[in-house]
Amino acid sequence: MSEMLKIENIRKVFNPGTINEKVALDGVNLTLEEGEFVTVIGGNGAGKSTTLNAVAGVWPVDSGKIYIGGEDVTKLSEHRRAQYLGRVFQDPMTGTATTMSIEENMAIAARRGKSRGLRWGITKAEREKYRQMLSTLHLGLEDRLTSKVGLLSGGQRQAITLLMASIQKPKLLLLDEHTAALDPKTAAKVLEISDQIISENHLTAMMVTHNMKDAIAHGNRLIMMHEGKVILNIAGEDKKKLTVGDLLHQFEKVSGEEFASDKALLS
Ligand SMILES: Nc1ncnc2c1ncn2[C@@H]1O[C@H](COP(=O)(O)OP(=O)(O)OP(=O)(O)O)[C@@H](O)[C@H]1O
Repeated sequence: MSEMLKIENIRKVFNPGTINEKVALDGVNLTLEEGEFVTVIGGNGAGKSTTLNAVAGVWPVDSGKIYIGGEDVTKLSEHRRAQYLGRVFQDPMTGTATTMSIEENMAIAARRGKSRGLRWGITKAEREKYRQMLSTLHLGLEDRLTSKVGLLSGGQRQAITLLMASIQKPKLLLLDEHTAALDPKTAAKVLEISDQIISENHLTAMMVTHNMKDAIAHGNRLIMMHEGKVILNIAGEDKKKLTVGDLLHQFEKVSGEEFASDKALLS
């Protein structure tokens, strides 16, 4: 096994020196071996999305280092890092091009960063590949290759976005509350699809969620963040034994507060 992601003591302060100064990341450390899947939980403003943004290179960190697949990417632009990453966001509208068909969306993802653009058209072999990939979702989308993505439901769009994000086998898949906007049944289905895509492609993945049950049920590692720090990092057998009660207890112990998100408790 080799290290696929190493986050070394990163710090990020927003609006430094102003009244709005915010220490968003206060020395975050995390190492993921190839094939690991970490779920990331924590209260509002804990630094979860900021950690994912730091890895994706949305802006430079103030200090610390980030390695992807052993390469120091700390100074690489977001654009350069994109070749290593797949990302799925909360809003089903962001991941796909609404006015294009399912197969066109998939072709764009498959050709990202390559010289062969869409103007070449989609070959029969490619169409068959997409059909096969879509059939593994069990959503009936394999028969709707030429349907416009804008006609699909949020869950269907997130499922397609997941396929698109993983089609080039990224070194790292970043999921930022990608099921939070879906109804519970659809969210569960999209999570199941996420598990399937991650394990079939042996991807290394990070998933931010507000749902403690989901954080426990998915992945092999779990971290809890609080005030810009990783305050809990649990893997393997220890993670399997975790309960929501344990997590609430841990959170209250380190923070001296009650866990702020009702969603985590109610869902
Ligand atoms: N671009 C930005 N400019 C200024 N402040 C920011 C920016 N991005 C994040 N922050 C602040 O950094 C802190 C951490 O935010 P972050 O989005 O990482 O929290 P989170 O753990 O994902 O929380 P939530 O569960 O509420 O999404 C928050 O106080 C947030 O307001």
